[in-house]
Amino acid sequence: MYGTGERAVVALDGLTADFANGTFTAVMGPSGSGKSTLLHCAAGLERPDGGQVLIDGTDLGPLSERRLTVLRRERVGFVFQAANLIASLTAEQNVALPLRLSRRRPAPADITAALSEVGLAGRAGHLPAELSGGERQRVALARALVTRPAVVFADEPTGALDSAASRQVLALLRGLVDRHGHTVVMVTHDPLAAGHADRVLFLADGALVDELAGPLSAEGVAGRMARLEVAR
Ligand SMILES: Nc1ncnc2c1ncn2[C@@H]1O[C@H](COP(=O)(O)OP(=O)(O)OP(=O)(O)O)[C@@H](O)[C@H]1O
Repeated sequence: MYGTGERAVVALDGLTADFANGTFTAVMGPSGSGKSTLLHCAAGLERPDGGQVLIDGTDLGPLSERRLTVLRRERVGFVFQAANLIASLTAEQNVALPLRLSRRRPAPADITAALSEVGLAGRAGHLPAELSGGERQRVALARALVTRPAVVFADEPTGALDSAASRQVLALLRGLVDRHGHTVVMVTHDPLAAGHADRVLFLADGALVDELAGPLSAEGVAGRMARLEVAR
């Protein structure tokens, strides 16, 4: 619930979802349906005023702010629509940041491994301005992966990319799940993006109203979305 009194908004209502290890889930729904709120609650960025969130078996509810911050830093990866890289740092320095924040000494091999996973080992010394938009988003993904998180949350990760760069990022996310056993939860408006997932959750008015499980296609996702729109 956001706000109080007449301005109170119930952003999520009686929603239960689990995201199994090694799976790729897309979350779709109309604007205002609660997608970002679900992502923020599941990632420990916001505390729901009811219900329970578990990451890797840890209940986030009882954690102090400090312990929640540490868990988020070490067990959760984030990718947003904008890559949000630090302009004065090279790709590898940007990727090393989460480890520095955890006061861990970044091992060069870990940074190289994260950049290799996104196909950018050859761009380690480049500044963000020297990279394409798609490459910058892939550096952001490497930065999300470098701590070996239990789950990566992506909020419209291809929203600012052209179709070729989008396809590359989506293929990469798919590969991370298939080849490296990562767990990905992605909010998207794009049926093409959702078509890369194993499962799509459809939200409306803060509730889970439908679910589609693989094998998925962009057409299948778009068709289900259209039917849900008509049903409303
Ligand atoms: N900080 C906030 N304060 C008050 N209300 C909020 C806040 N954030 C979200 N809401 C409300 O909660 C509901 C769910 O918002 P949310 O951002 O989760 O939706 P969404 O599905 O991600 O939307 P979009 O696709 O437009 O990003 C909306 O009605 C929104 O107006």
